[in-house]
Amino acid sequence: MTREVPEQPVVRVRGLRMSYGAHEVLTGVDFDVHSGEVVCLLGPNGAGKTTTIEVLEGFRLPSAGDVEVLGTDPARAGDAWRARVGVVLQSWRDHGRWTPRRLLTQLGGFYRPYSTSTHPRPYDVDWLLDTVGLTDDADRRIATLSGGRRRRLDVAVGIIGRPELLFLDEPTAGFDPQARRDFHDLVHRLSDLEGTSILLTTHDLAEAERLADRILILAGGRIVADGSAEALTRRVAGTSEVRWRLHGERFVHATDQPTSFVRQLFEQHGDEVADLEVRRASLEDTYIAMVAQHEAGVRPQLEEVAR
Ligand SMILES: Nc1ncnc2c1ncn2[C@@H]1O[C@H](COP(=O)(O)OP(=O)(O)OP(=O)(O)O)[C@@H](O)[C@H]1O
Repeated sequence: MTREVPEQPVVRVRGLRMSYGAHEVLTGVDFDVHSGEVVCLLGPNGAGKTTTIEVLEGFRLPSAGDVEVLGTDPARAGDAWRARVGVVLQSWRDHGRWTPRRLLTQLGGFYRPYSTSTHPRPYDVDWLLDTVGLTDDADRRIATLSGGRRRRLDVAVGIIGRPELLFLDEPTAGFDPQARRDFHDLVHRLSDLEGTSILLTTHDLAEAERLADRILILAGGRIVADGSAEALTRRVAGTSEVRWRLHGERFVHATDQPTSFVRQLFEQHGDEVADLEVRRASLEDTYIAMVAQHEAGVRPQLEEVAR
């Protein structure tokens, strides 16, 4: 029997610490991102999400700890490594007189030397403009684009080189609902069809729930939860709420086993059960509970909330 060799994670972080002067922001961060995963990093304002991402991008030197991204220490990585990593920064402010088509064509040229037969780079500019929904604005000056359209361009700039690993820091801030939905489709497309590994930060918990294979919650300088949205929700908020109506009267019952409870309910009352509703605790309930637990000084057991 052959034993599967576990694949190297695309991101490996151990004991990451970061201080700005006397202010200790990260006090020992540990996590992995595996190939093809979409991982969401959540945490309150000032928790250190951007700091963590900037360390992984090689833009910031950590105070201590071991960090490997695509098998390399980002602080020592060269252009060949950078060509494999996509970064969506806060907002593209330069080149206001250029058009999206010209900018993407120019930036794409940087990646061409790193193209291989198995991984051609960059993406075709017309395909990318269409994919991020900028075809109609392709030849307008960037300075005249609306904020949301500019953000779409930021995303295009981040992925033009067909990255194996993509970092997105609050990518949908300022998006209208349609742009947000289009962006979610794009993330699924990159992950499912292109195999791109993605690490993103967001304050939108519905977005995290929708996109993430795995969620990390950063609070008090550490990762306090690591698991799928479902696993985190089950562990922290525990119960589901079952509501139904019987002979005109309303009932509510909290249970850890909604499926067997509902089965019993039907065994007992059959079709007389009306308006049945099962509500699981949401990721938002979980997130707020976990951050509150942390702030109250209760450290959750990480191994218990893992997938
Ligand atoms: N260059 C810097 N010099 C000093 N302090 C900094 C610097 N950059 C960030 N900080 C501080 O580090 C802490 C973490 O900041 P960071 O931007 O990483 O948090 P965040 O989790 O991304 O926050 P938000 O959700 O508000 O974007 C904050 O208290 C911030 O003020």
